[in-house]
Amino acid sequence: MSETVIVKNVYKKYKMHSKPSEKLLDVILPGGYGEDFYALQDISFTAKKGDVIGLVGVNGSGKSTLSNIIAGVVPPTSGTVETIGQTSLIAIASGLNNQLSGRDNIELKCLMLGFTKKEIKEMEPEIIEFADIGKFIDQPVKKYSSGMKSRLGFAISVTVNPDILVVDEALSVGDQAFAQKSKNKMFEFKEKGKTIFFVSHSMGQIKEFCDSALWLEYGEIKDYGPVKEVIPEYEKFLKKYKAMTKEEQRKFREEVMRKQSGPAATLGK
Ligand SMILES: Nc1ncnc2c1ncn2[C@@H]1O[C@H](COP(=O)(O)OP(=O)(O)OP(=O)(O)O)[C@@H](O)[C@H]1O
Repeated sequence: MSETVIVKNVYKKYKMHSKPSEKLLDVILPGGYGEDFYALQDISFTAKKGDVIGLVGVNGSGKSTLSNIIAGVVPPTSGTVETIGQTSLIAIASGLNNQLSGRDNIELKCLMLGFTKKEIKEMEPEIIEFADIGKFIDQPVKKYSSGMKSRLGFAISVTVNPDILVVDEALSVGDQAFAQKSKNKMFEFKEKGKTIFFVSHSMGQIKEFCDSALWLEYGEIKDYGPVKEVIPEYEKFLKKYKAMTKEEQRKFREEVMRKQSGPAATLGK
């Protein structure tokens, strides 16, 4: 089947700052300021039409960074991401403009996705019905609860009917009825053969919904393959990881990253 997402040698570098003044120096100095930190290192993989891929990894392993890069919200520092088709990111912080009303946000987000005003007017009722936030649709988003924001974000992202969906923990928010409605929509997309990336800390959700899993370990791909093969290994690791003290977890992270720092440092990125 045809490839829809091709990720090649992707690195994402952030600068570490311990004080606001360092952030300022980073902006004004020509070479920037702060120690380099790699949230992603040399990530390469492909996904095909119909693939439903669970992104797993402990906190800070780079799942959100990779989701945002696949969705085109954040650029990689180096490397390339090719997506074939319309990509839509569903995330808790779904990039809504707080000053604008829900209705204006629908228009803005859809315009940014390349829809015409006429197309947006046609999609609007469906989005509003799915979001189910009543009269709040004409209120500024800053007055919304976090649940309402995610409902609106989710409704926009699914109604535009994307080919590639990146879902970052969105299904765990909101009330029971909305969670079920979102879940049904995701299964409908799966049936339609879309490419879906699904970030979750719930192995139950990953096993229920995904066919393959991509396991990130502090910025690198530890494993990528069928859920049945990757998740049991990840669960074994998680059991050990969760039994560690905070200090042991910190040391474990440092040890993994120390082994990784060689290639990134020599690449000079
Ligand atoms: N804008 C940023 N500036 C600096 N560091 C960042 C930035 N965004 C993410 N990071 C760092 O990159 C690493 C990966 O973060 P990311 O949020 O992608 O991980 P994650 O696997 O999604 O974690 P979680 O499960 O906790 O959401 C973390 O160490 C994080 O602190």
